[in-house]
Amino acid sequence: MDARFLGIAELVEAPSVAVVVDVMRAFTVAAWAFAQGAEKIVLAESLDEALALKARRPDWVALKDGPPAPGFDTVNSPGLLRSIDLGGRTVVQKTTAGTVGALAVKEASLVLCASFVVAEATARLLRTRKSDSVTFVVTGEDGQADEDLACAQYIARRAAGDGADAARFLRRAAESRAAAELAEGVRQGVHPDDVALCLELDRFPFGMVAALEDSLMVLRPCAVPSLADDASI
Ligand SMILES: O=C(O)[C@H](CS(=O)(=O)O)OP(=O)(O)O
Ligand SMILES: [Mg+2]
Repeated sequence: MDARFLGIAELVEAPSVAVVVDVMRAFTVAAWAFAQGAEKIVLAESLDEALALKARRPDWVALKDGPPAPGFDTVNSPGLLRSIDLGGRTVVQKTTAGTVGALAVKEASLVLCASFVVAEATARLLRTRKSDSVTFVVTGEDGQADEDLACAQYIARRAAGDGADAARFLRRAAESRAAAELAEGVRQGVHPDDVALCLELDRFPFGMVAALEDSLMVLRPCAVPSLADDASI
C-alpha cells in the first residue's frame, strides 16, 4: 500500500481514498458520540453553518471546539461527551482541524475519519478494500501535529498488514504539543480525562465513514468486516 501523509494545505487534488486523522480531539469525540448513541454527525463548514443547521433542526446537537458558546449544546471533549445520552440524535460538529480536514477531501471516493480509538477498525476497513494508495490527512498544526502523524503512521502499518509497536506511536501522541496544551489548560472546553481518552487504542470496534448526503458531509459509524473476510489475518 502506497501511503502519503499530507497536511490540509498540501491537498492539491481529491485523493481516491482518504483517512483524515484528528486524535485530539475531533475524531475521538466523534467516536464517543457514536458510542453514546448518535445516529450521524454532520461536519459543518463554519460556526455559522452549524448554528443555521441547529436553528432549522432544534433537536440536533451542535458541538464546537474551544469554550462553550451561545447556540451550541456542547464542546469538543470526549470526557464531557461520554456522560451525554445521544441516542438517535444527529450531532453537528465544527472544529478547527478535524472537520476542516474531512471537508477538504469530500470529493474522495472513500473518506474515513480516524483516531487511536478506532485505529484497528480503520486499518481493517482499508485492508478489506485492498486500497493500493491511501492519503492520510494529518489535520493538526499544518500537517505537523505528531499525535495525528503517529496515529496515521500506525494505521498505515496495520493496514499494510505489518506489525507495529503501538506503545511507541501512543508515546509520541502522549508527548505531543496538543497533549501538553490540553493538560495545561491552554486549550479550552477540556475535561481532565481528555488526553487519556484520546490515547485509548481500539476503544471502539467500528470505523467512521464520511460521505456527501444532500450536499452535507455526514459521518457515520461503519461496522468492520469479520475476521473471516480479512485475508491478511
Ligand atoms: O478541540 C480541539 O482539541 C482542537 C481545537 S483547539 O486546538 O483546542 O482550539 O480542534 P480539533 O479540530 O479537534 O483538533
Ligand atoms: Mg486535533
